[in-house]
Amino acid sequence: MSIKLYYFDGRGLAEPTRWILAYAGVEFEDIRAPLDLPVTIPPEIKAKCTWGQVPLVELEDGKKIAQSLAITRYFAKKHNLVPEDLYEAAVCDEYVDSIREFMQAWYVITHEKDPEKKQEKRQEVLKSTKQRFFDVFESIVAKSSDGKHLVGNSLTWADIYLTHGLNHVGLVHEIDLLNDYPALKKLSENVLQEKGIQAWVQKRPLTKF
Ligand SMILES: N[C@@H](CCC(=O)N[C@@H](CS)C(=O)NCC(=O)O)C(=O)O
Repeated sequence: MSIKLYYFDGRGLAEPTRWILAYAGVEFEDIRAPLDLPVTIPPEIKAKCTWGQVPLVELEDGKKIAQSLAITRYFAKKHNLVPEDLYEAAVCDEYVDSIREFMQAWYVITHEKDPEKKQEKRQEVLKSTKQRFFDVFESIVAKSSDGKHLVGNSLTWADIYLTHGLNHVGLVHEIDLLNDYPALKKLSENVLQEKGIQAWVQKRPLTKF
């Protein structure tokens, strides 16, 4: 049995896992429920979900993992994208948490219907996420030993998560976040040069979220 990844037909909380599996060249079944509003998990998938939500993974031996971070970290460890050094591993976790925070800040404006309010909120979120997150990440990468990784000088899941986060916010909100950030641009280009990730990004279904 191959690995089964259950999620909705979107990038959302499953995409970093898809990138890592693609990076590692692991075949998986990318099982997507329709993303119609209100979002509803089909009963046959819901019945498998330990906590009633997706993403959910079924491994080759039938064992399950739920909770997006647990799933992504499991595959990151399995494919050597988590540093062995405990401190460096914790710093990767810290960065991934921060990436999820900035993604959440952008997600909040997705459902604003009023165009004027949306534009106002967009400017607020842009300003606050630049100050709190992008400026900080830029400085971390710029000061790194090789200028293209967040932690140490080899690829970690934090680099992959950050590239996905910038790419996702850029696509959903039609904004080029990398214009002002040369170090983040270099880091992203480095991640997107990974053969498996490059192939995944080219072949993945085009979805709204
Ligand atoms: N803490 C969970 C949150 C999962 C979550 O919010 N899943 C949403 C989709 S993004 C879901 O399953 N929604 C449908 C439902 O709750 O019935 C994780 O990180 O995996």
